[in-house]
Amino acid sequence: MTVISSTPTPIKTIGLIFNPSKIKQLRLDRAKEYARQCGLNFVFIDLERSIEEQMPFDLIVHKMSDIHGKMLNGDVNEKLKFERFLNFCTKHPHIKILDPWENVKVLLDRKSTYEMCVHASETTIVKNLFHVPKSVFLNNNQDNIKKMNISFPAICKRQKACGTGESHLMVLVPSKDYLVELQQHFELNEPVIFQEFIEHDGVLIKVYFADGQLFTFTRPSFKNKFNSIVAFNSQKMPKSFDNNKTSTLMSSVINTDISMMKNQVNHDPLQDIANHLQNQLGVTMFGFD
Ligand SMILES: Nc1ncnc2c1ncn2[C@@H]1O[C@H](COP(=O)(O)OP(=O)(O)OP(=O)(O)O)[C@@H](O)[C@H]1O
Repeated sequence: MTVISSTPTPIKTIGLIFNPSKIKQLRLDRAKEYARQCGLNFVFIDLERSIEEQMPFDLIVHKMSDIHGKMLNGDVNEKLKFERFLNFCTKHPHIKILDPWENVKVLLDRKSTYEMCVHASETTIVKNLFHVPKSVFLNNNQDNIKKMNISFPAICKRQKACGTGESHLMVLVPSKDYLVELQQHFELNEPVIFQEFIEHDGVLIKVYFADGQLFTFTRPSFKNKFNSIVAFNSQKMPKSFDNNKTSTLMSSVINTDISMMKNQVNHDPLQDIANHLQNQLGVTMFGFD
C-alpha cells in the first residue's frame, strides 16, 4: 500500500493594524480568505488591548500614520494606542514590522519626503532617471509668496502629508495673480509647499511597490491647462476614465487610448526608480506617480 501524505501549507500569521474605514476601503475582510489559501492567517490587531495577548505574529503590517494624526490632534485614546504599538515593537524586535515607524515617519512630512526624493534623484547610478518637481516651502501661504522663484501653473499642498483629512486638500494655481485666493483654502499660518505643475496630458501612471514587486495603474488626472484656481482632494481622484466620473478638468481618453498607454509603460526604468527610492527611504511598501 502506498501512503501519500500531503504536507500542509505552513501558516504564517500576519497582524494587521488598520482603522475600520481602511479595512473596508482595502477590502481586507475579503482578502482574509484568499490569504488563507496562500498559507497566511490575517489577524486584525486591536490596539485597545494588550498586543502580547493577541500574539503570535510573524509579521505586522500597519497604517499607524492614521492613529498618529489623530494623536497629534489631541486624541488621548489614540495616543495610548500609538504608545502601545511603539512599546510592543521595542519589546519584540524579532517580529518584522512593515514598515518600522522610524522609516515611515519621514513620509508624514512633504518637505522631508521631497528632500529624500531629491537626494535619491541626484545619487542614482543612472542620472536623470527621474525628476522631482521644483518646490518651494513656506511657513504660511502669503509670506514672500510673490517673490518665490517658481514658475506657474503651480500646485499648493500642505506640508503635512497625512494624518488629517486636510492633508489631502490641494489647490492648482494657474498664475501669480491667483495667489491671493489661497487664503480661502489654507489657514494663515499653515506651512505649505508650492510645486511646479508638471504637464502630463491628463494621464498618470500610479506605481505601487511592495517588497521588490512593481504594480502599475493608469489613472485620469488634470489636463495641462486650467484658467482658475482648482481645489481638490487627492484621495478622491477618479480611478477610471469614465466620462461621467471625471470633471471637465480631467482627461477623458477613450478605452483604446488607455490600453495603448498601458502597453507603452516601460517597467524597467520604473523598477530602477522604485529600487532607488526603497534604498533611500528604507520602506518596503510605497507608491509614486
Ligand atoms: N507637481 C505636480 N504636477 C502635476 N500634477 C500634480 C503635481 N503634484 C500633484 N499633482 C496631481 O495631484 C495628485 C495628488 O498629488 P500627490 O500625489 O502629490 O498627493 P499625495 O500626497 O501623494 O496623495 P495623497 O494626498 O493621496 O497621499 C496627483 O496624483 C496628480 O494628479
